[in-house]
Amino acid sequence: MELRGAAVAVGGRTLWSGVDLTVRAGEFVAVLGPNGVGKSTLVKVLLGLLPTAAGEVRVLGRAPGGAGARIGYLPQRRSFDASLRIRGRDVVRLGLDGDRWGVPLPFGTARRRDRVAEVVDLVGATAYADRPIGQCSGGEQQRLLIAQALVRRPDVLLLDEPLDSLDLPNQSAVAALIGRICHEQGVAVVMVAHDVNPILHHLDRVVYLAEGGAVTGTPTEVITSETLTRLYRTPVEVLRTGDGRLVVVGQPEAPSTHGGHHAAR
Ligand SMILES: Nc1ncnc2c1ncn2[C@@H]1O[C@H](COP(=O)(O)OP(=O)(O)OP(=O)(O)O)[C@@H](O)[C@H]1O
Repeated sequence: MELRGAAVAVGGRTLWSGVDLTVRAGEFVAVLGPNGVGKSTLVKVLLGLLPTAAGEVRVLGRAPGGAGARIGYLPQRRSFDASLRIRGRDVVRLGLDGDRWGVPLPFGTARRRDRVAEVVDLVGATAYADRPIGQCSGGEQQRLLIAQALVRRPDVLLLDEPLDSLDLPNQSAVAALIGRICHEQGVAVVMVAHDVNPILHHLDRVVYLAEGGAVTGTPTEVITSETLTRLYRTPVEVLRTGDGRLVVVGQPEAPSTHGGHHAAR
């Protein structure tokens, strides 16, 4: 994926501009920034769902939207009703059936079943994949949804806050899973996150978005008091706790949003 001088506007308002970012095969990049700054919007641009207002964007060598099944996408948290009877395994199979992207793969029934079993195993969900998804825990549901996004062996994986609403052990387990898929299988991963800590040790680079600007680099280059103060034009302090977690203090909220997160906890 490649963005060069990219800018995006929604409802006549420029959310961010001047974004330069390259994500190669096997690289894991996080999109960070305050609520409402346009992190999900960046994923929508990569999917080809929103046009850029300036600059150039290429995904797998084409204009966004042209790469179909080679892109796996996990939208922002969906929850399943506890009474939903569809099995986890069938939710994964939906990723093969062409309801999401492009046309169905010419897979026979046995090959489809094998591929679903393989990817369910990859995410460690075999033990509960035959349970109704509504009866799976949040972490189990999230693993099954990641399996759904992976079932067509995508080259690019776009994940919108996949750790949201998971408890801490599940956050680190799912983060490690995504890191492994990225680095071992050579998938290019872009993940929107409002907390960098669970993924910090798996990341190659981060892009920090701000109103009108962005900074890209390794976490140690970007998540510093100096860089974030310059980006947000207001004093921002980055503290490192004894166990290596980063706390960002003073990061402003994006305009037109209220409440939410002041810190990358
Ligand atoms: N189609 C649209 N028309 C007008 N405004 C929009 C549209 N889509 C998104 N926005 C606005 O653009 C801003 C960025 O939205 P986006 O969802 O990308 O933010 P985000 O950084 O992912 O936020 P969060 O961390 O809260 O998920 C928000 O203020 C949102 O209300």
